[in-house]
Formats: sequence, structure tokens, C-alpha cells
Amino acid sequence: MSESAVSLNKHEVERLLTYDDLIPRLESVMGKFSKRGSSEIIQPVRSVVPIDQLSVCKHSGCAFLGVMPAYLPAEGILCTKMVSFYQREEVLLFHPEHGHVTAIMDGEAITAKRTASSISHITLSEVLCILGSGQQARSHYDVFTKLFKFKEVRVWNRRKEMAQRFVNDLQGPVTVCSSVKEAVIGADVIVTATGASQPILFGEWVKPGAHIAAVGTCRPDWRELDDVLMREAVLYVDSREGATAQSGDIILSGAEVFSELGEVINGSFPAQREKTTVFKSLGMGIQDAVSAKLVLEKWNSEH
Ligand SMILES: NC(=O)C1=CN([C@@H]2O[C@H](COP(=O)(O)OP(=O)(O)OC[C@H]3O[C@@H](n4cnc5c(N)ncnc54)[C@H](O)[C@@H]3O)[C@@H](O)[C@H]2O)C=CC1
Ligand SMILES: O=C(O)C1=NCCCC1
Repeated sequence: MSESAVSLNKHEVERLLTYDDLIPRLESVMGKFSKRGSSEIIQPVRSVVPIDQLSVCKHSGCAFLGVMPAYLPAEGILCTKMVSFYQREEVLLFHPEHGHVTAIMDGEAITAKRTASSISHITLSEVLCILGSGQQARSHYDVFTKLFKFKEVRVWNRRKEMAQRFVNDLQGPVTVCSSVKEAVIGADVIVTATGASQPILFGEWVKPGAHIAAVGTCRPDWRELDDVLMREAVLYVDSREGATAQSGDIILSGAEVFSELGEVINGSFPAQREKTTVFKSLGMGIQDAVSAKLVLEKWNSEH
């Protein structure tokens, strides 16, 4: 007899999922994932159905239905995230033995927090630059400024008033920049978290030795970064299979992947912090799965 599923909204998920719990959990699962061949972690590449009919999507080509399953038998986790039109997201946890749904939770807070928590490539730095001012921009601002003391933070958005609104919501000082170039010149850490489909960040503007967290553009024909940057930087990804199948920045530039972040975490590849590095993240089902498990455990401990 299955119990009824727990249903958690965005506010609840946000409250229950803390970065202090999440970051070590994500590092551990990404390190294990990158060892491959382990029956401990089963995660196919995200399945994507593009929705490009104008009658369905006002912005042709922007919408898709994505399914991100993951199975971690040793941890009793069977999970899938569904990313639907306009990035509405739900995460479902299943009972791994009986198959019924044990929890349905809002996926937005999980996606925002787990994506921003891949911080192994970031080092002590002075200037942080964020391109974009949406959810991912905000979660990256929160984690990066929580973990590192920047002397200066800059933000750029294609609509300046949105960047200003983003800044008005924050406690610390942030400069709103009028152009990408102005925002990135001299920056040590650059987060690209936009919905751009053409390059907005050009290698010629990037300070040698800078670290780029390239979060946006998750389709094979979309770009945020130009060829110069993609080919000259040392390139890290979350999953080689996902990145080489779905990242336009990688496919269209022909850039070579140096290693997965998990391979840096588990010590098989170096971080090369002295060089210019790009971490191209596409997002992984295992990140959602361990996040959802943490949320459910916290909720269970309160009830
Ligand atoms: N790597 C990962 O795991 C994840 C990646 N993403 C991607 O990150 C990006 C941002 O996602 P959210 O913050 O959730 O979205 P959002 O809708 O909250 O914010 C999107 C931001 O991109 C800007 N933007 C949209 N079109 C643009 C364009 N053509 N040129 C420049 N800026 C543009 C908007 O002004 C806004 O600041 C998206 O590309 C999304 O697909 C989202 C979730 C997870
Ligand atoms: O990992 C995710 O979740 C997503 N990645 C790319 C864009 C949509 C959501």
C-alpha cells in the first residue's frame, strides 16, 4: 500500500534546501559520476523535445520539454525532473522498490541552487561579473558572494532596468554595467546566465586567468561564448556526454573538453586555476536527485 506523495512548493523547497547541505553532497555525487562504470549512478543524457511551433511558443525555438531521470540505488534515490515550456520545473521522487511517487516538488528552487553550487573551479578573486539577471544570475550571486569575498561585483542585462531591479533586491554593492564589454573587462570570475542564442561574451575582452561559469544556452545551436574564448580556454564540463550532445558553445566552436568537474573533484584531472578556464554546465539529473532527497529528508525530520 503506497502512502500519498508529499507535495512541496517553491517556498518550502527554498527553505529546506541549504547551500551548506547541498554543496558537499553535489561534490560527492559529481565525483562519483565522473568515475563512470559504477552501478551506483545511472543517469542518461537529458531527453529533449523542442517546441518550436509559434502557436505554442511566442518565442519560436525557446521552449522544450526535457526529462532528466537519475537512479542512485545505494542511496535509495529514483528521481526525474521534468523541465517544460518556459522552464517550469517539477522534481518527482519515486520509491525505488515499489515505484510509486513519494514526493513532488517545485523544481525551480532546486535548479537554481544546485546549478550555482558547482563551485570547485572558483578560487580567491577580486571582481565578479554576472551576465543576465534572472534566477540563475541570482543564485550564482548568492553562492559566490557567500563563499568568496569579492571587492567588486558587476551585473549586465540586455535590458538595463532589469539589471537595476536585480541590484535593488540585493544587500551588497553591485555596479550595473551598460555593455557586456564594460562588465567583463578585468573581471576574475564571469557568470554567463542568459537566454542568448548568439555569442555575447568574446574572448578578446576576457582577462587571462579568468574563470567563466557558462550556465546559459543549453541547446546544440545556441551560443553564449565566442570561438576564441571556447578554443583558448581550458574547458571543463559537468558531463562529457551531455555537453558534447547539447552545448552549442562546444559543438559549434569545435572546442575540446579538458575534463569533467567531477574528475577535478575526484583528483583525476587538475583545476588549472592559473589559466583561463570555462566551466560549461548543462545541468544533470543527479544534481536534482540528491537535492530532492535532501529536501525530503529535511521535511521528514520536521514531520
Ligand atoms: N546549466 C544549467 O544547469 C542550467 C541552465 N539554465 C539556463 O540558464 C539560462 C538562464 O536561466 P534562468 O536564470 O533560469 O532564466 P531567467 O528567465 O530567469 O533569466 C534569463 C536571463 O537571460 C536574459 N536574456 C534572455 N534572452 C537573452 C538574449 N537573447 N541575450 C541576452 N540576454 C538574454 C534575460 O534578460 C534574463 O536576464 C537559460 O539559458 C537557461 O536555459 C537554466 C537552468 C539550469
Ligand atoms: O539542468 C536543467 O535543469 C536545465 N538545464 C538547461 C536549461 C533548462 C533546465
